[in-house]
Amino acid sequence: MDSVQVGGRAGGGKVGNKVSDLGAGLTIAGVRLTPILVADPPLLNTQGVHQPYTPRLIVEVETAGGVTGVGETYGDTKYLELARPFAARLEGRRVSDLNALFTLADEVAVDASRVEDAVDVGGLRGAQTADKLRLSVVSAFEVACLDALGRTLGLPVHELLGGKLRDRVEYSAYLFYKWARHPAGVPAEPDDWGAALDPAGVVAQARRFKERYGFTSFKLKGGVFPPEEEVAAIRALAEAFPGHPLRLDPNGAWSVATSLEVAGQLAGVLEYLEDPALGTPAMAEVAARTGVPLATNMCVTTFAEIPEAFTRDAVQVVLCDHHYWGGLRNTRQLAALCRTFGVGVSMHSNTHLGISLAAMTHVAATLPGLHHACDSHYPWQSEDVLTERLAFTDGRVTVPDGPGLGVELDRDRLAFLHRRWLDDDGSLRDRDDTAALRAADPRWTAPPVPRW
Ligand SMILES: O=C([O-])C(=O)C[C@H](O)[C@@H](O)C(=O)[O-]
Ligand SMILES: [Mg+2]
Repeated sequence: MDSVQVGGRAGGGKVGNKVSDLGAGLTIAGVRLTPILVADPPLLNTQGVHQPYTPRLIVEVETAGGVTGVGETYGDTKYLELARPFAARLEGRRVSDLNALFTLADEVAVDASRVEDAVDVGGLRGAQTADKLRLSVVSAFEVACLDALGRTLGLPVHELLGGKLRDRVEYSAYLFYKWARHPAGVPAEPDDWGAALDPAGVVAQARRFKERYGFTSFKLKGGVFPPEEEVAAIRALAEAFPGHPLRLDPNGAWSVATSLEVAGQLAGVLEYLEDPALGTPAMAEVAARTGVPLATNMCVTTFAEIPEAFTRDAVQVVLCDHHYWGGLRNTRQLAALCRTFGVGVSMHSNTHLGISLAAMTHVAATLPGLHHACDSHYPWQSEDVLTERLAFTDGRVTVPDGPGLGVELDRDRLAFLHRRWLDDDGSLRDRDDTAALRAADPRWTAPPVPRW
């Protein structure tokens, strides 16, 4: 496998070497970065449709003690560009030296062209900044270091974070408008979910989620069809699943007036409305005129964005995401700030594999006051890099109690998915949902904001 390797030993070391000095054994002897492409179904959002394959980066950190820890994050080129020089700085440091990860990340230059365009096309996460890019890279290394530390000490990651408060973490079904298959002529893996393009299709998809995984709360990714159609889909869900928490998330596609109109129609039906309008000022305006709680993973995505949003009461629930926020320990700090301001916490997700689901589950297990089911795309991912997939039972994932993250990397799968990345001509290595939709509609461009 010709993935990037920094230092001498990653992938080649023997697990379980005896090291008398525990501290010396924690020293990072090598880092391996493996970009991969994983199958993704044709899920629609306001910008377009998911590509048939999406990039992820798998990070392995190997200690002098011969223990390997794993982490996962976005795999687009702009993240790889930062991950490589960052990895080079890690050799010789300890996996327990977690605070220094942020100082080291600040030393890595971000190319101005990566942040000029202001909006992140793939992650639907608001404005793009150098800090957000760096933190998204740091998060995978922090998780890998915690995994290695936990494996060395024989402790699960949740114990390194102070201990779990629950044995199972609840997730919500992440419903998407969806085509049955990717556009004709585009190589892709088939999926068995079928199409969901109207209220009946959305309800059928929700039923399958419930049957397969036991989810009892549902989030619909909106911003795809005119708001009245999405309101109808939510009403159909409410009728089919009485008493089940429901959320709608158009990723900022609506004006303040449209947001208020929808909030009025769905008051008493929604658990929360997620990012109906783009940016803190617009969210604050909506929040001031509706009793429906507003959630976000777009206007509060860094610590710097908190003061304005919280003092203006623009959001009532923040969707934390350890990838955005720089790892599991920062996620706990975010949750503490939310508690201080009486703001609820939930968890955001976009396409991720089992390493990240394990990390999400460990940190979620440690958060006091987690009263909303977390988001997870995992059920949409038929491919993984683990020897054993994590399972949802009654919509919940059991918190792993094995050392570290409690999951094992499947090296053959990793090599297979990396080969796909190597064989790609570059067109899929950077997620671009707008470009993916153009394969079906050559006239498609990213819609204006607000779209409705
Ligand atoms: O706002 C959200 O929940 C997301 O951005 C989640 C994902 O990015 C989702 O919208 C997607 O992948 O299309
Ligand atoms: Mg969202």
